[in-house]
Amino acid sequence: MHNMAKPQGTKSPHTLRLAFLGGGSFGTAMSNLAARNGCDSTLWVRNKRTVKSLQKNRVNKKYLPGYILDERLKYEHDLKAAVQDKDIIFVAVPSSAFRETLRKIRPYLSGQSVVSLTKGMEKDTFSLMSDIISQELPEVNFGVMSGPNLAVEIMQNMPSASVIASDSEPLRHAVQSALHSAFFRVFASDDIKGVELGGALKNIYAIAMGMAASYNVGENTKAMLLTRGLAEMSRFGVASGANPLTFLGLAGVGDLYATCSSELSRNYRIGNMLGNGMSLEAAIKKLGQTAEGVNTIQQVHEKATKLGIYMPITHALYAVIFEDQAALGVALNLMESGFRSDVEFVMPHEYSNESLNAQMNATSKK
Ligand SMILES: NC(=O)C1=CN([C@@H]2O[C@H](COP(=O)(O)OP(=O)(O)OC[C@H]3O[C@@H](n4cnc5c(N)ncnc54)[C@H](OP(=O)(O)O)[C@@H]3O)[C@@H](O)[C@H]2O)C=CC1
Ligand SMILES: O=C(CO)COP(=O)(O)O
Repeated sequence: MHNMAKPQGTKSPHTLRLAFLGGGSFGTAMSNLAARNGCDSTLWVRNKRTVKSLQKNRVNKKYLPGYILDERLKYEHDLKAAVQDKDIIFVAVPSSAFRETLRKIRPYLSGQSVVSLTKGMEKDTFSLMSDIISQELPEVNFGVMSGPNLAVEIMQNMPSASVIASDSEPLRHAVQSALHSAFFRVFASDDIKGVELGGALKNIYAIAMGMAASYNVGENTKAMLLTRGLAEMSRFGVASGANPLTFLGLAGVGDLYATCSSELSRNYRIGNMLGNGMSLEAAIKKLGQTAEGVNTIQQVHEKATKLGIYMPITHALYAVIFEDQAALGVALNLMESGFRSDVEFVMPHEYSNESLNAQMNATSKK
């Protein structure tokens, strides 16, 4: 393995050699985007029969039925063949499979860069995907990509945008060259933690919003949930070393908005099914696809409790989903909780509580 200053080779963007690991909806959509852009794009799928079916039909029948894939996209079942001699390896497997996938590709690395497309946290360790890359592939040049990117809309050529975050300017540029098109803009960032946390944390609030929708809440309530969710995200981000301003970008409020407003989001759908009375097990089974938010709620609830980070919506969701508390009672408690500042980076909430308490005491003494 080499510590690369820039992605392997000095070829023009259109001959970049890319591997996409994970045959779900996102790996498929992104590898298709790259193939359509003229890159040498290979999708690695663990199931041999799926590879045969993709080669024959050019359709991912399980995860993206009805969408014909670009004829230049290649499919591979052999991991070594998929990743060797590539410039960039994009990893789009669920967070639960991320570490094992990196371990499997490690013997075949000889200078490739790695970009995570995964939006989650590892169970029990609270590792983000960038942490796992640093631990498992310490010498590899890496980045993370995240943004409002519902896979189905990308397949439908709906104009979309995303963010590549990396410390390596050449890698950021290579990813922009590979994926940027008239339908898909790729913006750059060097706040890896912020971009990654944006993609992971918004899944919590997508579940909350799906649940709220099952109670037919109004637009005021949705707006409150979304913006107070954003406040939690940036608070947690700052405690984790991210730049809070990143949450104002595509990977923060952008992705939060997309996933909180669309039934295309699997996390939103899980929340909606739970709100309609289905058990968590039944909802996950019915979905049949990845919903990272279920694990993320547990991870963030635990971490925020341990570190004393104020995350009332996350704790409330945890209580409803994992402690069987009644959703309406929990929501009422949330509404009745104490005075807070709106944007605590503008007015720290300790100050707002203090001054409000002083005002109230003064009023009650009159
Ligand atoms: N879909 C979307 O719109 C977006 C998804 N993402 C993120 O991308 C990641 C992947 O999600 P998505 O593609 O949607 O997931 P899907 O549920 O659509 O598919 C999951 C894929 O991962 C494969 N897989 C599961 N476990 C393993 C493993 N141990 N080794 C190898 N492959 C495995 C599955 O294979 P099999 O079918 O054989 O089980 C399947 O191909 C998630 O973190 C998600 O948050 C990010 C942006 C958008
Ligand atoms: O991250 C996504 C869109 O940006 C996809 O969200 P879901 O995983 O909830 O489908």
